[in-house]
Amino acid sequence: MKTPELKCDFVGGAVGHRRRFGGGKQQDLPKALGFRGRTVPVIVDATAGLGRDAFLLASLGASVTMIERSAQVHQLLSDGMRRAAATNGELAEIIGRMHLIHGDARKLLPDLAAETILIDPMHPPRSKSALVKNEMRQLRDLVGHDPDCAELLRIALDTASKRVVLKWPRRGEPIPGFPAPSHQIVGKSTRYDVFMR
Ligand SMILES: C[S@@+](CC[C@H](N)C(=O)[O-])C[C@H]1O[C@@H](n2cnc3c(N)ncnc32)[C@H](O)[C@@H]1O
Repeated sequence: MKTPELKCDFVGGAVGHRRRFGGGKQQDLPKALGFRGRTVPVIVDATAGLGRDAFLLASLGASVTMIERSAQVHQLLSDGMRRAAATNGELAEIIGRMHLIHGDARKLLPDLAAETILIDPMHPPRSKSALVKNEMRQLRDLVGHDPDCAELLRIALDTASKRVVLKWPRRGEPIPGFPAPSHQIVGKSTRYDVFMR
């Protein structure tokens, strides 16, 4: 079977389904980022990728500045945002809360005065690599691994005024050289390490 082309789709598929039926603010990602009652965080997503996390957060009302350094991924994301915004008013409103920047977050974060930063680097290779979802494998083929993620975490911790959230494999070793997170939210395959500032 031919592998489907990598694309960014906020209208149908898993992302659209998650927006409609995913459990809203009770999901691990918004909880980790500090959605509580009527509190809606202002977020910088330092590793935008295909924008799924940012889209979920924006659909819950957050303003999300997204940074992506790969020119190809940035283009896919920008096309996906344009298509979604043209689909209907509801999606246009969500996309209106997403602000995409092309560049390296390590360079850009110090000038952004971010409150809350999300970091979701390409995760280290797993032994059970067949389990890695097709889409993630395609993304990894495009951008490789993110061996500089410790430097990104260090800069995020130095610049965020409220919190930094590291999205990491549930059983992944902590990135060496950092203090323990303030708390963790542990899901089926993913955990969120939350560093309060
Ligand atoms: C695992 S993906 C993120 C997936 C994303 N959370 C989503 O929901 O679609 C990691 C992405 O971060 C990007 N990235 C990694 N380090 C970066 C950096 N320092 N600055 C900007 N983008 C970065 C990679 O190019 C890759 O596209």
